[in-house]
Amino acid sequence: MAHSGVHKDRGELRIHENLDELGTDLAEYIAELSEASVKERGVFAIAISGGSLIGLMGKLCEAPYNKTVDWAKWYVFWADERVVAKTHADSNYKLAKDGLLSKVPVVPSHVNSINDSVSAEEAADDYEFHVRQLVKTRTINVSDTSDCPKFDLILLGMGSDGHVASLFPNHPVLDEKDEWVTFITDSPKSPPERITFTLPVINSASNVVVVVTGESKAEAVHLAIDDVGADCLSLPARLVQPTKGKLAWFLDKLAASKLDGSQFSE
Ligand SMILES: O=C1O[C@H](COP(=O)(O)O)[C@@H](O)[C@H](O)[C@H]1O
Repeated sequence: MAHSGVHKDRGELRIHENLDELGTDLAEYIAELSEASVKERGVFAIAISGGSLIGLMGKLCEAPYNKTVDWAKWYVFWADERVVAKTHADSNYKLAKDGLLSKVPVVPSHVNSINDSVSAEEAADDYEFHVRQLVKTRTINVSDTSDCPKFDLILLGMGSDGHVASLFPNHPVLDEKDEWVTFITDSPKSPPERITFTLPVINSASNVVVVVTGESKAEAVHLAIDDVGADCLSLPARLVQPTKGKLAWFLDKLAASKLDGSQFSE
């Protein structure tokens, strides 16, 4: 790893020389969280995103993780989904299935995808209802400070505009406090209709990992992590601030290139 440290209030920073090194570290990190969660709770409730993240998780499909991870204990969810058919190239489910889930022995009934045959509003309601059932049985843990689900791990990517999941800058859903899962029909990034976890759910997780690579995202990484004043306090990635859980940033050198190094300790 090129650099690792803890920012004074933005969590752990893990900066990597290249994508290969990042992928290796990310696979090891997820495998360790899975092992700890299975040991403690008997299951691992993980929510994933779409985009470049899935490719960067690829080493989980290889030795040793394809054999050593207790895949049968994984319950997989989506932090966000696009309202398209599951067979569509834009589907986050399809991306994860093709790139990850079809290559490891996850139990098909533990894959909790979002309904693709109803409206965005209905799909968000359905998904929240489904998550609530799994919180009742404690397949998903519950926060001890709110009634929110406490996922063992939520994995997020970040766009160059600072969006995470389908929470976009200046969008009213950033203020959503009551719903766990909501929908938008006006995404600035195509496709326009999307389902997303809300910030209270993301911030209730035991672990949140944000994975960001590439120079085009360096400015957003700077705004999401460094002390840059009040202007960027509403940047979605900056609003990711787990209440009690752990936040970790997996960056490559290019994405980290505009960070102010003075704010974190080794
Ligand atoms: O639209 C989305 O974008 C973000 C970021 O994607 P990336 O390809 O720039 O890494 C992704 O995390 C989110 O799940 C997806 O719906």
